[in-house]
Amino acid sequence: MSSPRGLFVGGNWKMNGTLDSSKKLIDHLIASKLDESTEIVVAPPFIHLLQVKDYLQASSHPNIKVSAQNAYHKSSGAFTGEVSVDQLVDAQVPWVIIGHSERRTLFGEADHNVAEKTKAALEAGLSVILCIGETLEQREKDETVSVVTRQLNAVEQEVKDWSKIVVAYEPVWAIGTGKVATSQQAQEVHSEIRKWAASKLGQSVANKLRIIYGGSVAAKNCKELSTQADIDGFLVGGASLKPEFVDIVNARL
Ligand SMILES: O=C(CO)COP(=O)(O)O
Repeated sequence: MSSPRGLFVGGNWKMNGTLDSSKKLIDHLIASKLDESTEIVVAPPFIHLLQVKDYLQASSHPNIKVSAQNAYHKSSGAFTGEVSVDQLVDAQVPWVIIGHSERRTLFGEADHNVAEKTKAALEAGLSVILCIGETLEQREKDETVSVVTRQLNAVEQEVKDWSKIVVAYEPVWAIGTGKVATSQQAQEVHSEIRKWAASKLGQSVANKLRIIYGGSVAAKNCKELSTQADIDGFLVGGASLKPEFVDIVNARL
């Protein structure tokens, strides 16, 4: 039984591409037949974000929105190299990814940073793709549920309204490794996340909360993952840079 919520598919382009290749990716996407019930969000690097947004707007493709891959929680000031949540709103970028494991591991973002960024993004009016997930070591020590619960609790302390949050469960060991979680492994954790949401935020919020999976999602594994009751879509890295992204958008067709 697949999830009753509509499919949400995000493409996290990470630090890849050129102005030209970004345009080509969008060209391919808008020329393809896409499941109209899938909500699609693409997250180009900051340097390409506005070009991609303008290009999508010119194509008047209503189902594809843009996202930033990160943002800073202060509105303005002496924060060299950062882009604020308010600047994203000003530039009409509707989504932001927060707490990606690469930000957590490579750039030292702790749970409290992720929480304050999520709070600021929502207060500014953005929608948030909130990333959580355990490392291989944590999974082997059977700590998966306690790690994701800790990550969610940190945000819940700051944020009470979760209606504009999509939770992306991305096990770190599955990111960029080709080692996808089995649909059963992913479903187990997604179901725990929904139980967490029911207990902290209430059953009706939990029923509506979109919980998407990320980590080596590809055309060949997305269909089975998308049949699971608590998997509402995907956050795609590598495959979002390839034509197969279209197959992932169409996973439920
Ligand atoms: O990190 C990811 C998406 O945010 C997943 O990356 P891959 O799909 O390349 O494993």
